[in-house]
Amino acid sequence: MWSWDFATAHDFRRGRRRSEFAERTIGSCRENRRWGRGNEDLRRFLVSFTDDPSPSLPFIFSFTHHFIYKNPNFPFSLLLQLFLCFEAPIGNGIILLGFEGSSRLLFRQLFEKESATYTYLLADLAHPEKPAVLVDPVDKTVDRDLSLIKDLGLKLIYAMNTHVHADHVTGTGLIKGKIPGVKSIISKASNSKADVFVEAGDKIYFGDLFLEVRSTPGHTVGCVTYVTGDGPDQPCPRMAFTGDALLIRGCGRTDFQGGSSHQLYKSVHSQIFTLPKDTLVYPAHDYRGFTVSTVGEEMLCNPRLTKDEESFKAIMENLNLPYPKMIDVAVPANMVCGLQDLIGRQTEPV
Ligand SMILES: N[C@@H](CCC(=O)N[C@@H](CSS)C(=O)NCC(=O)O)C(=O)O
Repeated sequence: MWSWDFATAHDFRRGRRRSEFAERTIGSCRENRRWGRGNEDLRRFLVSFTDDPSPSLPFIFSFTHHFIYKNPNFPFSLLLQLFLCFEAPIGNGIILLGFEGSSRLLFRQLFEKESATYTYLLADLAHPEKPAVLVDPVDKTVDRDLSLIKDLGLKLIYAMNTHVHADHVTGTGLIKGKIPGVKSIISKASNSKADVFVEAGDKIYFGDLFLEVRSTPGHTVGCVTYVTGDGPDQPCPRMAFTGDALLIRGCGRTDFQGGSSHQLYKSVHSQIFTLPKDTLVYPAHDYRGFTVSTVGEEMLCNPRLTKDEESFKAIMENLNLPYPKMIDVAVPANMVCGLQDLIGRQTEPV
């Protein structure tokens, strides 16, 4: 027995949130049908698709629109339910193509509370070796991170930094000492020590997934943002690891390490705000308990970066933040990627 939705194309065009339609419609479907994992992916797809149509599926969107305009009183949800019920095998087959990358990606957001730093673990689960990368590991939480990697049966291949941090020592050096073979990555522009130097446009592969490098200086000269790949087998929506360039409702300070508010403004607007609006924003820090945002959300709500450049510069000049407590220890250590050669020799392999 189906439960019908009273939403019509007319309501739909009058501005009701399209994701609401998808959520409620599929909610009613879920009550009436067995709802497997594939359909959960389908639900996620429809919610994001109806809010921000995916360019990979224009035919579904144009078909729906065409049908609605031809039949303005036909309940939209009925149309969607019909599509789901009678075309499910075909629909799933087509739609889930776009989700292959999401189901193969293992993703964990990890937190180090003293410096309020996020470390990110990403791995390609579909690859036989389950290769993994850590973005912005912290020395104090290396053992936790490596034991998680071991528990999950992953093979860590890269320990990478978004920039030379000033508030904590990177875990990269310790990791290299504990797992020989792991390579450290940082931007060439950072002028610091690492095994691999990256610059704008480079792709860092782990299995068949990759992170694209975007140059986002301004907080420091060598800041980069790592963005999950753009392609049919890559995670959807995309994910941007913004380091300290873009924080949730904030941004990195620009008063040391070659910082420049002019550069930061340009970096965020040209390299991050040009990503699809549903791109998930994962910063290197949060001081208020936020975990994730989206490009669209920050473009609307970021109290600094929604301003014009002159107002932004004025805000940045008047932050009056005390220097990070560990700056004198952290910057020299991070310039050699966390004393990788010295510390590495003193630690036990995991
Ligand atoms: N109190 C902390 C440092 C806080 C701080 O300055 N954070 C930096 C990023 S780490 S260098 C920053 O850019 N903050 C921007 C902001 O608006 O808060 C410490 O002593 O470590």
